Amino acid sequence: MRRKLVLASNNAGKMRELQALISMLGFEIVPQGALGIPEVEETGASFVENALIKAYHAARHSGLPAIADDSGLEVNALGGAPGVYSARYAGPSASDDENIDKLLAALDGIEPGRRGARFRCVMALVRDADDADPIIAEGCWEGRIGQTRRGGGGFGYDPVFIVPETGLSAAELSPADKNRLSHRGQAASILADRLRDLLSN
Ligand SMILES: O=c1nc[nH]c2c1ncn2[C@H]1C[C@H](O)[C@@H](COP(=O)(O)OP(=O)(O)OP(=O)(O)O)O1
Ligand SMILES: [Mg+2]
Repeated sequence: MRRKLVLASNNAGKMRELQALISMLGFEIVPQGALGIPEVEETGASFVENALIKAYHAARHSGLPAIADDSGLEVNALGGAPGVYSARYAGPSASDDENIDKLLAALDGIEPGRRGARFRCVMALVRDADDADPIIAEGCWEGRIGQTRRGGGGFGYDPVFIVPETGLSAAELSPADKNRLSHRGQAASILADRLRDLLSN
């Protein structure tokens, strides 16, 4: 029987990507919602803090190892906002659409050359609720914010995040291409390497 790993997220788009990315870890992946684990408040001031809060919360409630992802968008012209507040940019229960509307309004009139941005992702894996040595891995994806929405894939800010190498929005990439390039894909591959090292030593 494969060992279980709780996925400490309630974001369906993120979980779809993570399922594909961490399938190679060899765990049976259980979304925290399937165990009735309640959402925790993300009170941290950084991606690392919030990733750890979510992972420890899920491990405490399940008695199983847990993995969490805290991520967000940093926009140069906005001094790095919305950052850790990306999910709540347009309000406490804002939809992706409302967040994008607010972002496009905030950047109204700003020329293409000054619309640089990056997605950041921090993934944390804890073996149990008392794990004093969690595995933490980060990824960063540079791009820029487009003037309008493009594409129907992905989630969150993907329709307005333009990927430099392709000129496409992240929502126009295939799921495999996005995972190959993205902040989340980078973090997952670093985390997988760390885990392999630990298990072989
Ligand atoms: O690849 C991405 N493509 C588009 N948008 C993205 C991406 N990665 C993060 N984002 C945005 C979505 C959300 O506005 C925020 C994450 O917030 P974050 O708290 O980490 O996730 P969440 O609250 O949606 O789900 P949960 O905490 O249950 O995992 O950054
Ligand atoms: Mg969240």
